[in-house]
Formats: sequence, structure tokens, C-alpha cells
Amino acid sequence: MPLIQEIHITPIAIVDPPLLNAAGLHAPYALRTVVEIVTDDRISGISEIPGNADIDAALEEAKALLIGRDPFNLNVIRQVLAGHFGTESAAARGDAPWDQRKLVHIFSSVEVACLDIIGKITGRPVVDLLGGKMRDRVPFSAYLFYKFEGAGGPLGFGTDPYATGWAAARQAAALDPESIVEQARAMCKEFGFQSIKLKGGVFEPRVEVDSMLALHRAFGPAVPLRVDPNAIWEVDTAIRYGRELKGILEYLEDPVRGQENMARVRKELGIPLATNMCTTSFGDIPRSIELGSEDIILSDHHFWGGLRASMTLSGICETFGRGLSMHSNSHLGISLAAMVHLGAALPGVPYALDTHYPWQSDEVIVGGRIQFDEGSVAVPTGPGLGVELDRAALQKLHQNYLECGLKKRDDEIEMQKKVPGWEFKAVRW
Ligand SMILES: O=C([O-])[C@@H](O)[C@@H](O)[C@H](O)[C@@H](O)C(=O)[O-]
Ligand SMILES: [Mg+2]
Repeated sequence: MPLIQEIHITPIAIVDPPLLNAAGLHAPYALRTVVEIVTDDRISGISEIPGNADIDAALEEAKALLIGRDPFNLNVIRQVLAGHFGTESAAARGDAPWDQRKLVHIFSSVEVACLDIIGKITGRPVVDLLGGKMRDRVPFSAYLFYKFEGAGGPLGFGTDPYATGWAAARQAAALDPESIVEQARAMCKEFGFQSIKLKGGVFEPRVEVDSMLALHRAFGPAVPLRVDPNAIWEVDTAIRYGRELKGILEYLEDPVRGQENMARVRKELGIPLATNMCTTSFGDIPRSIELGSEDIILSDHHFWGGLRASMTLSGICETFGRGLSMHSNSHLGISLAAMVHLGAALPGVPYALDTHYPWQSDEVIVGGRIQFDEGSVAVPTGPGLGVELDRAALQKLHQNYLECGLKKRDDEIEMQKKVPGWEFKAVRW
């Protein structure tokens, strides 16, 4: 029986453009942590999670609980980690209840790396360990951002992996409806996406609704649209502007903060609401059902405690008539591969999944960037995740981490560097 012998935790910094959101501005680097677990018979499994020095320290602490354990026994591993880190309540997590949870992040990183090991031992792809493949290709959506001009990182994108207009469009500023339409055209041309999401919460709702109307005019009714103001609107604002968007949106994502407010907007508007901010853990489900706070839960295996937990969530969604899709943050190919295995195992994928991947240019896997074909990614067929760590790239990206000085994501501070005095407001309009 193979046992966990080594755990390597490597924080990395990847170039990220100056993207805008309700919390402020993306820093020139986004942080990720790559975890590698090695068994005593030298089988290695990998995973990638959002980077944060506190989570990295907790992962270091978890090592002692994990070394010597059977990577196949994920149930015991989770129980041991839960016993140590506890389950943090939403109340304890304050204003951002979806974030900063040690247990979900740590277990997700350990689970994905162990599934990679199990896949390599059994010779099966991770999707098979999740119950088997329902589709060969997983569809993703274009993910547009208002942004300042520039590419991020002091060296810019370096050798840009994208040859088409996307390389230029990714550098261009996008601060109004016209430039958002241009960004959408370039991104869809490069990746073949067939649905479009706009990250909102940046400008006053009038501008953002006009951007959605411009996208609708440019792409027509066949391309599903979504907008995500990251819960920065008042209930009345969401209802007023939501009415204008009725008929052109596939769903409206987190227009307002909290399950009660989401339920009020949903009842009033009658258009599907999606969330990755109000129902964000299993503990939130009973209240979500009671109130009817959303139609679609945007899962994320990094935030819901792994791939198998996301399968469990899918069953709950099916039982209670909720849709399920996927949320994303800035990420590389290890996370994308895990998302694709999960997306292939889900019983249905009625909505194209979110991914920030087009905004990144770095990669940490052998063979470079994962390819999209007509907006979809083919499910890797090799054993485990089907992607291998590029150790030279890992070292380079770790060096970026050491040099960039960032220890956690803070979009508010980044925005203040551009706009002195700018302050985050949980609800702005
Ligand atoms: O990267 C961003 O700016 C996004 O706003 C991200 O932080 C969100 O978590 C996410 O993409 C979302 O759908 O809310
Ligand atoms: Mg969202």
C-alpha cells in the first residue's frame, strides 16, 4: 500500500493584467500555490489552489497530519484535517464568507493531488474516479473585464502565447461599452467561446447595463450573456436595472449581497440568479432552499472542498431544483485540468463554465498552455489529471513570488496605487 511520504508546497506568482472589479484592481501578479504529494513508491500527484501566505502556513502545519497516510483514504484524511482546522462558520468569516477558509482550500489541494496519484496507480483519468465521463469536451464561457491598459508584471506578457488579435486586445484598456464589445470579439475569435460573462461592479450600473445591451446587439440572441456585479448593488438598483436586462441575460450573477436580498431580487425580477457569493458552503444550503435565494450555484472545487464535494453539491442541486455551474479566479493549467475532469463528470453542464485562463500567459505544466477548441477543452485522457508539472517553470514562477513581495490578494490596495483614496464598499450603488 503506497503511503504519503513528502508534500511540497510552492507559492508562485503569475502575470495578471490590470483587471477591474468591485473590490478594486488586480495586482500585476496573481498568487497561486502548487502542491505536490509524493508517495513512498515515488508516485507524485499535483494540485493548484489560490495563493495566500496564511493558507500556505496552514498547509505546512497539515503536513504532519498527512505524512504516512494512505492517499486512497480521502475520507479519513478529510476527517483528520477537519478535526485540526475545524469548520469555519459563515458568521466567523464576516464580509467575505466565501473566502479565507483553511479546511476547504487545504482539503481541496490534498484531494486533487491524491486523486492524481490514485489515477496514476490505477491507470485511469480523474474523471473516472468521479464516476465516469459524461462528455468528451467541457464548454467554457468568455470572461470579460473592464481593465486599464497593460499586461501586468514588470516584464509584461513576455512571449505572448496568443498570436491573433487577442494578444493586443488583452493589453488594451476596456473602460466603456464599445471597448468591452471589442474585447469580447477578440476573446471569442481566439478561443471560440459561445457564451459571454462580464465582470461588473466597476462602474455605475448604467454603464454596465449599456455594455450588456451593446454585447446583445453585437452578438445577437444566440449567444448567452451574464453579468456579475459582485453583490455591490442595492436591492432596488438590482431590480431597476435587472428589468432592463430581462430577456437578454442567461442569468444575473450576485447582483446583491446576502441570501435574503438575493431572494427578494429573484422574486421581483423573475430572471435566473446565480451565485458564488451568497450560498458558498454546504452549511448555507438549508437557508438557500428556505428563502429561494438563487437558481444556479457556481461551484468551485477550491472553495467547496474538492472535486468529490462538488459532485455531492451537484446531487443536492439536482434534488432541490438548482442548476450548477463553475466559478473561477486567475489560475493555471493544473486547476483548469481539475475543472475539466469535474465538468466532464457532472450529470449535466447546462451553462458554459467560467474561467480566467485567457487572461493568463504563464504555465506550470509540461507542453505549455491548454488549448480551447470552439470554447471547449478536451478532457485529458492520461492517468490522473493528465498533466505533468514543468519543474523549470515552477521554479521561475516561485522566483516571481519571492521577488514580487505579495503575500495575499488585496485588490483594494492595488486600486489605491492608481486612484489614491479609493475605498472598497461592500454595497456601492
Ligand atoms: O478576479 C476577479 O476580479 C473576480 O471578481 C473574482 O475574484 C471573482 O471571484 C469571480 O470571478 C466571481 O465570479 O465572482
Ligand atoms: Mg461571481
